[in-house]
Amino acid sequence: MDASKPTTALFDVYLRLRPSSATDKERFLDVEHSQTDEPTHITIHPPANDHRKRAIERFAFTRVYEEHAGQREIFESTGVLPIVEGVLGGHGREGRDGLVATLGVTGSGKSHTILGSKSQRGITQLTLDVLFQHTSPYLVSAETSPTTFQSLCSADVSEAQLHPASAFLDSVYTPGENGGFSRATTPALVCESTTTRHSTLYNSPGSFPQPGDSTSSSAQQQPVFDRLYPSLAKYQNTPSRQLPTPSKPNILTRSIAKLTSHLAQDTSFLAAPSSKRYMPRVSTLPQIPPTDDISLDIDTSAEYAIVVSMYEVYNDRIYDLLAASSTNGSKTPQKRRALLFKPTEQSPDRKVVAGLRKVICGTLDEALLVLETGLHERRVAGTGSNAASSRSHGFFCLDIKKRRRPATHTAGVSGPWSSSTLTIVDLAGSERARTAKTAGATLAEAGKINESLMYLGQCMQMQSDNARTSLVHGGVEKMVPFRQCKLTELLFSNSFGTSSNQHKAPQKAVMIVTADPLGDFNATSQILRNAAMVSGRSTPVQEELEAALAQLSRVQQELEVTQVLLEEETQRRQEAEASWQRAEDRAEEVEAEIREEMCVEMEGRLVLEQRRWRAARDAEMDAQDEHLDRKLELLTQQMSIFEDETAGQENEDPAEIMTPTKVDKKATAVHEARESAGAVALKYTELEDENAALREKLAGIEREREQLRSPSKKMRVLKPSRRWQGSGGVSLDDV
Ligand SMILES: Nc1ncnc2c1ncn2[C@@H]1O[C@H](COP(=O)(O)OP(=O)(O)OP(=O)(O)O)[C@@H](O)[C@H]1O
Repeated sequence: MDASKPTTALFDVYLRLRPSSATDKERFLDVEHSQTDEPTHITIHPPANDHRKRAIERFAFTRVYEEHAGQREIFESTGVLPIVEGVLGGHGREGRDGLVATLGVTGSGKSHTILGSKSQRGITQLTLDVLFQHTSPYLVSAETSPTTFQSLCSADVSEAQLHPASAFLDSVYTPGENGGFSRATTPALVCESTTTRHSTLYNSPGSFPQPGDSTSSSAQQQPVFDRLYPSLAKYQNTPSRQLPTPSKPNILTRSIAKLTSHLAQDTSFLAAPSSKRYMPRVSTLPQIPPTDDISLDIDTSAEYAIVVSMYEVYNDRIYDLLAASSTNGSKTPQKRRALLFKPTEQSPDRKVVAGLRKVICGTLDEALLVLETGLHERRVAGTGSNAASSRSHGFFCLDIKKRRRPATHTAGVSGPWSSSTLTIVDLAGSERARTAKTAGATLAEAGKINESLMYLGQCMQMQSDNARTSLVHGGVEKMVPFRQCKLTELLFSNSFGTSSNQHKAPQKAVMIVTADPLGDFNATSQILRNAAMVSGRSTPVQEELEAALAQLSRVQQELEVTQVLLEEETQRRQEAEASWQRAEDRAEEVEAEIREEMCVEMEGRLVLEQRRWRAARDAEMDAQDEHLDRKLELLTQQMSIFEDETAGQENEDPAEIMTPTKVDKKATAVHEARESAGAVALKYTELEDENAALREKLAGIEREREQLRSPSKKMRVLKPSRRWQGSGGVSLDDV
């Protein structure tokens, strides 16, 4: 298999159902239970009054957690721990990037899962706890070792500004005359600078104020962090070291704010941070569930540094949540500077959020304080769906820097730093304006949130399709359109291994989809549809769908073949029609030629017949004439004989002459001659009449022939001629 191509889904997708507060609504989601295994399938039923008549849908997930599932169960069994181990890297191996994210409709429990609540820790805090528990013996100290700090700075490829946690917290919470980088004053604090030992660290542009600056140089002041937490080991959970209770309710964190019901409706202070900032007390942060019994496999031959950074994607722009620029001492909040997600000089084949402020944390408490500080900056607002709804996609990043430890503390050289990042993402929830009852800027934010989640859904679908295509058919993968918005760019840009960064290909990510089974059916079903597909798991419904799709594709192929055959047939038919047309034309031509030839032949025969007829007529007339001539000659001879005899008698004996026998004979001969001459004359007259009739007929035939001169006319005339023949006229044959 080609390693440069992802062949399976990028995510393992888990579904977590939240206990619903709504009692008046109908439950639309059912979990399918199995006797042996954990539940993995759910079905959703459209509401009874669904006018769209949608079908019941069935979805599969890596695992489904029902309402009673606790934070620890989610943390332990969703695959977060293997991801953390992967980020740390095994013995002698570099770590690989990991991603844990939540996805769901607004108010479905994403932030609860990732960031916890007032009483319970979320995945982020639990991860930090486990991480520090296991790595603390192997952590380097950036506080005490400028060389280590410098090496960490130069190993970072993201053009980031690195700061030790104490310096960062001091700068954020130490009161400043003109504000500087301090966003809030911490009451009654006296400090002495301990940061002088890192003076060189503060000279870089955009770095925190140097000790001695007006913001932190008061002789009466002690850095807040040092005052509150005199030693890293002691500042944790010391009730006697609690800060004075601030005049405002201590609602400094977003997660705490969300569970503070009496302030739930008034969340405006979260969106526009107050100029006063109080450092949150670690002891007030939730401690449960514990993680002491969780073990992690780590490389004990290495030394580590844990670097925390946080940013949010708000209105499709990236903002640093640890950049202390909200107020800068003035009352009006400063405009925040958006950061770029791009390849850098030191990271040409991999995009990073450039210019982030990163904090090197040596302990869990430092990390928790940094987390709380960042969450304070994150945009939240009260909506109709959630009293403290995230208005941005929050990214909490843990860079695990790792290098080979020197053989002894005193001798040996440390190896170069390698770095891998665990990114924990709390996505903003999709929301419908009608349900969320948002307006103005909050509505516009919702538009951007929904848009980015729509693009995320598209990318997830495409990626899932690709995974299935390459797995099932080995087909060509489609390009996942992850450049459509910042969110998808951040989530997917580095997910696809290239030949140059193959060894650093990210681990399979964990996506926890949260849903309220009594919530908004439309929004939830859409999220489930996107997420279930990305899991790459196949449900029977999906199998049926795939079978149907395969069938469809077969039918389509057959259709294509049929279309090709049809086209060929059509072409053949057209050719045949053209050839038929040509044949018809040719037949017409041949017919015309034959008609012409026939006509010529007919004319010839007609002429011949005419000649024969004339010859016959002439012969008959000659014969008649001859016959008549002979008769006339005979008559003339008889007449002359008669006259000769009469003249002889006049000269002979009258008695002799006047014998009766002789007289009778002569009279009979004369009578016969006269009768014969009358018959010949009658016959002559009849022949004359017949001759005249024949001449008339001949004249008629000649007229007709004249009319038959043109072939086309001839044929038109020929057909009627048959009628003419039938009606008793003269036919050609007659002629
Ligand atoms: N599994 C759960 N158990 C107890 N409470 C929960 C659970 N899930 C959510 N809640 C509560 O429901 C409320 C809303 O949850 P949350 O803020 O986590 O929603 P969300 O999905 O992050 O919403 P948004 O997208 O608007 O930020 C909170 O008060 C939270 O504590």
